[in-house]
Amino acid sequence: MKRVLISVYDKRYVESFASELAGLGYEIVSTGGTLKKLRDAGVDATAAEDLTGFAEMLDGRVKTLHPALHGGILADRGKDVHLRQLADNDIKPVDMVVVNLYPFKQTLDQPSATEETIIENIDIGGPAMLRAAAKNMNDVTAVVDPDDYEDVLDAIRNNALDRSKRKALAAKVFRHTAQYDALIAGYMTEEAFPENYTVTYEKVQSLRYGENPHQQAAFYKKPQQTAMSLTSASQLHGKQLSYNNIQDANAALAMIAEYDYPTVVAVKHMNPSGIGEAADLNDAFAKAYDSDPVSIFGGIVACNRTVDKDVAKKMGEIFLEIVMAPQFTEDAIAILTEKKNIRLLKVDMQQTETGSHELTAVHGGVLIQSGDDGSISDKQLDYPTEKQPTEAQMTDLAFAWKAVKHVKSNAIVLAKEKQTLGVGAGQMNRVGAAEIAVTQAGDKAKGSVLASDAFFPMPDTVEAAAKAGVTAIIQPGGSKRDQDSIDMCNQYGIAMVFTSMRHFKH
Ligand SMILES: NC(=O)c1ncn([C@@H]2O[C@H](COP(=O)(O)O)[C@@H](O)[C@H]2O)c1NC=O
Repeated sequence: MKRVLISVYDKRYVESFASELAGLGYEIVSTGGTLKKLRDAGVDATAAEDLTGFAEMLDGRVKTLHPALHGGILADRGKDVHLRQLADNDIKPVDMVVVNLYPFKQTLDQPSATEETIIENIDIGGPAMLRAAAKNMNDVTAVVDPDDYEDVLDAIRNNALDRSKRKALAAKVFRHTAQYDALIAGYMTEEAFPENYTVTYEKVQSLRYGENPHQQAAFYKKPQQTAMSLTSASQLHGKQLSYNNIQDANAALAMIAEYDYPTVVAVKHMNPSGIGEAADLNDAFAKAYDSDPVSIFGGIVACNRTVDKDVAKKMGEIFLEIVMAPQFTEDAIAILTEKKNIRLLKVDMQQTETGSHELTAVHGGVLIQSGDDGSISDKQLDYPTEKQPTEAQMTDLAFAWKAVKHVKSNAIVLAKEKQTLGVGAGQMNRVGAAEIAVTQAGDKAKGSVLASDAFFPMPDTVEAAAKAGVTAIIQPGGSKRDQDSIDMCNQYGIAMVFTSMRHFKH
């Protein structure tokens, strides 16, 4: 008779699984709570402690850690000496281990959980049994996921519980215990960048392809995610998000998080094509649209207020890939869902993520940095020019500064009255980015302000801006040749503000 050891925290379906196994000729061995559940359901099972000769001790910290069980799991059936040692010690082989673990992650997620409770929810005996069974996958089946019970039963019934099936189940065990340990390590680790950087993600969905159709891709989430994110957004309408959609939508969320007043951000290829802030969302959308009526076509739009009928009507006039908002009114949904190809995402924007790490794959490794959470305070600002910015200019400079932070470097943004007018993104020289922004703004550049993500190595950007009619500039400062730019500002009567903070985004 085969033997299965069942010890589960998540007791979903365990009675029916055990009962089916018993019917298929398995002798069941089980622990405390699991055993009770099985016996209450009328499933015959042997207590693990009857085999070990030890009652559970230390509040359950030790219940299955015993050679009578681990010997049965780990013995290599191909080795006579192992089988002899089992026989000498009156130990019966265990053929299947069904274990799932104390809920460490769920405990961490509880805001009220004490350190003591969290530590008690680190399972020791469970991973030991699972890892033992998975290591011995030549002969032993390891089942960690209740969703696999049916599949395992089918395999037994069809004589298909073979090595490849056991190997797949074993790999699942090691992925599971690795994630379990990664979460524990994350909880205990104080350093930002320890000697081993252990990350773990859970699959949200497979994607049809990556950035290009010949690339494979999938979307994963952090096991613990409470802040604003696409992984917790609800899709109200439209096709599955693509890889590029997710990248762009993620960039749009980062941008919209900068703004407190009603704002609309339109994104193309992870850069803002237009950002508008106004007293209501309707006007904010009009501004974002007018910023660049060409590029918004097929773009991704994020709003930080409820999308109502009026805004939806305007949005419905053009083709948008995605609209994101904290809420949509019923009539807005009715209008927008008339469009088959639009995707509507409801995103909780209450809490934004801080203190996160950004990971960028490089050949043979990964670069890790803290996210660009930096924002400027009035105290760190410096006003080096003869002309000082007016209050209205300061408002627009602050608006443009938030925008330029999210533009690919070298980045220049022109703005006026809380509307971007020109965005120069991803240029290999700064004056080139400025020329693009100025050209895009056209006549509207007159009286606008300019934001630059990094300092001016030369005064040429100031000169280009001045000739276009820019009246105020915000930039980090810190170049050896700052004075040249200051002189150029003074020559044209431009007010310049130094932030002492750079926002490179490569
Ligand atoms: N310490 C041990 O020897 C031990 N053996 C099994 N467990 C865990 O105890 C749980 C099941 O306990 P029960 O059957 O009493 O509800 C499972 O999550 C299992 O992983 C153990 N607990 C924790 O470390």
